[in-house]
Amino acid sequence: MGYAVKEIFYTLQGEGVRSGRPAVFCRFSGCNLWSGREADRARATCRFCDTDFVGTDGPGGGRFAGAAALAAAIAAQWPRATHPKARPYVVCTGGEPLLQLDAALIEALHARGFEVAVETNGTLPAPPGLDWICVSPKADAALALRAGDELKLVHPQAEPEAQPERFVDLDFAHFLLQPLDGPQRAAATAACVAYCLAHPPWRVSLQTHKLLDIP
Ligand SMILES: C[S@@+](CC[C@H](N)C(=O)[O-])C[C@H]1O[C@@H](n2cnc3c(N)ncnc32)[C@H](O)[C@@H]1O
Ligand SMILES: Nc1nc2[nH]cc(C(=O)O)c2c(=O)[nH]1
Ligand code: SF4
Ligand SMILES: [Mg+2]
Repeated sequence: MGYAVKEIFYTLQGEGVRSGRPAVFCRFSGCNLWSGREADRARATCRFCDTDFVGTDGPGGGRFAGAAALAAAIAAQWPRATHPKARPYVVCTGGEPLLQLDAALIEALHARGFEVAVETNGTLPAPPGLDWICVSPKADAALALRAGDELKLVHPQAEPEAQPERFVDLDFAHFLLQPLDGPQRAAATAACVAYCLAHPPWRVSLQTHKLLDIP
């Protein structure tokens, strides 16, 4: 099957418990919770997205005919000479990566030595073989993925279905609140700090790539 990819870039994971780790990011085109057009934002399920995932015109983006071709493009971004302790790492994101990411691509990436992570809104089932699953629930969207490695909730969200209490009993190893970026970011950050201090399974996830001014 083919893949539509907005961009592929090498940077540091900015978010979550693995923040700071070098990773190739593969940003798939398209999302099931927003069209990506500003005109549709106000009536989308997910209305605060900070990302352009429309089309295939970003750096390293394009249409890839199959898993081998996309895995080769991802591997080409990993630095050549690294230490054996530095396992190649790819973060599949989007848009919503689980609209496209499949077992064939995960196998092709594993064959090239990659550890494979996903950043997903959790509304779609995941293919087998993923090494790290980060679920970031949105508004009242129903969750298909109720287990994984980290649950990273953008906070605060207006909907009662998107409060931290709804998720803390799910089967994740880590629970994080990430301040909602936008005009109210300072207030959102204060709300995340206060909530985590009062509810210790939760910890704060900052979008450190924005602080570092890297992609
Ligand atoms: C652009 S999304 C792509 C992956 C997937 N569709 C998802 O929502 O998890 C990547 C990450 O950015 C987070 N995010 C998006 N917009 C944000 C914002 N305005 N403030 C903070 N985090 C945001 C998402 O919650 C998600 O964890
Ligand atoms: N550096 C960096 N880290 C990230 N972690 C999750 C991201 C995403 O957009 O999925 C992201 C991103 O866009 N950049
Ligand atoms: S689900 Fe993810 S990619 Fe889709 S609009 Fe929301 S934050 Fe953006
Ligand atoms: Mg991002």
